[in-house]
Amino acid sequence: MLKIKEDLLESMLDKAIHSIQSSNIKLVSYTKQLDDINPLSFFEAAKSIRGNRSFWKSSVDDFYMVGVGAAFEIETEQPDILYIENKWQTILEDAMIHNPYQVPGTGIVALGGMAFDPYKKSTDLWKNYNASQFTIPEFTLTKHNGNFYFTSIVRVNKNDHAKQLLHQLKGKEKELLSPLEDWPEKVSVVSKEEIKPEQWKQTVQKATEEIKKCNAEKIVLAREIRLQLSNQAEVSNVLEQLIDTQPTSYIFAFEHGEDCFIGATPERLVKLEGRELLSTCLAGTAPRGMTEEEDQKYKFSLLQDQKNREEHDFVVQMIKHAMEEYCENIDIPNEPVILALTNLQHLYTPVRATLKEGYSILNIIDNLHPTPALGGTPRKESLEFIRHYEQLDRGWYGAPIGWLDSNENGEFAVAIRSGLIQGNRATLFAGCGIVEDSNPEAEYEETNIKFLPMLSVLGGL
Ligand SMILES: C=C(O[C@@H]1C=C(C(=O)O)C=C[C@H]1O)C(=O)O
Ligand SMILES: [Mg+2]
Repeated sequence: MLKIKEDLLESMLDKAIHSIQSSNIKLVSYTKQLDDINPLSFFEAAKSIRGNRSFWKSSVDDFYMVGVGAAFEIETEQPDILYIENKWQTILEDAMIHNPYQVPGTGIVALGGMAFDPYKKSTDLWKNYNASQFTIPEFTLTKHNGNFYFTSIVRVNKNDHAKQLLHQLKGKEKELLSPLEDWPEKVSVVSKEEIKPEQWKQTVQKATEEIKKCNAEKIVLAREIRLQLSNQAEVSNVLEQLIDTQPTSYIFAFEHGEDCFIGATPERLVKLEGRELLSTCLAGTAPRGMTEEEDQKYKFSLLQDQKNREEHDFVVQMIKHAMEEYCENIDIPNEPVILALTNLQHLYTPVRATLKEGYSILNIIDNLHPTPALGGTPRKESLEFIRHYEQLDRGWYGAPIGWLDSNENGEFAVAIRSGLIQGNRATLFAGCGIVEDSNPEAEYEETNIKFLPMLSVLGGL
């Protein structure tokens, strides 16, 4: 059976090499089913192809994707998600795809993200992350409903030889699927530096004053802490702990060069399977209680709290309005419920809709981002305030991250509860929605509980 598959792949490669035009990008994609394999082991085995690994675990489904290497990078310094869309469609038009399974996350896939605000001058911190950057991996492992799929993607060139390409693919596949000899150690935090916390609180106060003057309704303000670690953080180990400690969040990692943007976010932006679309309104926060009684007290207080309900409702109204342009059959409950996470709990309103024909998941992202959960409202005024007063290079923090595939499936989340790991250093990010009644000290405490998911897995508690 294996020989037949190799012959098919070799003939696809040969046909692609002989049909390639001078300028176009010719990808050949071949998906096959595998026996059970731990996605983290696959990710760790790919360490030798360091600098281009992506990891994605769904928040609710038993769904994983691991991308290794880069058959092609779609990237732009321009704040233009639709550039990505056009490039993606062009690549798919010329691609040769063998994928008898048609399972989400198989065939040709792209994983990546974008800057929260490409109009804000970026610093050296995010030098390895472009305004928009999506990687089409050389190899993808996909776990979906208990089944495992392995996809090889090759960008062929005119002077390639099919037999040689096949030999190289088989060698890398063998390396990726080989059992691991050891597992990386955990790190610990040697020092923790909060960046200008008092200035952040003053900015919160200024935002409430702007809101009271009706210059905005909500402004999300974020801040950072910088960690010195005991040694170089091993991404596989951090991911393993995030999966263990944040079971109801998306777990993600995007390596670029020596840096890795990693996190555990509860905030779905959009999931598309066929034309069925899910989104999430998430805003309004309370701690978890130390006892069941205290937890229930926090929960009911959050559901009744006017400030948090206002913070949440700005998100619901904006997403509802955004959906009306691109979707039909829109279903959004009138009241939020509680989404309980490991370290905190949120007000949560799910969104269901059907995406109208002619629109893609990137069209939705272009329309939704930034939602008032990460920017504020009105969008223009809140972004201008953030641009001017927030002392932070958000980079990819707070922006859409995720994946899309050649069958119009895809899923994106908002990259919060996250950090940028750079060797033995890490920068963590946390923010919160500022509304008229916000209290700087209370919002500061709210950001402290949002740092916990990443702090705990880096040995900082
Ligand atoms: C901005 C963040 O979280 C966002 C802000 C929230 C709030 O202020 O209540 C809640 C969830 C998120 O939409 C963050 O975690 O960094
Ligand atoms: Mg809040």
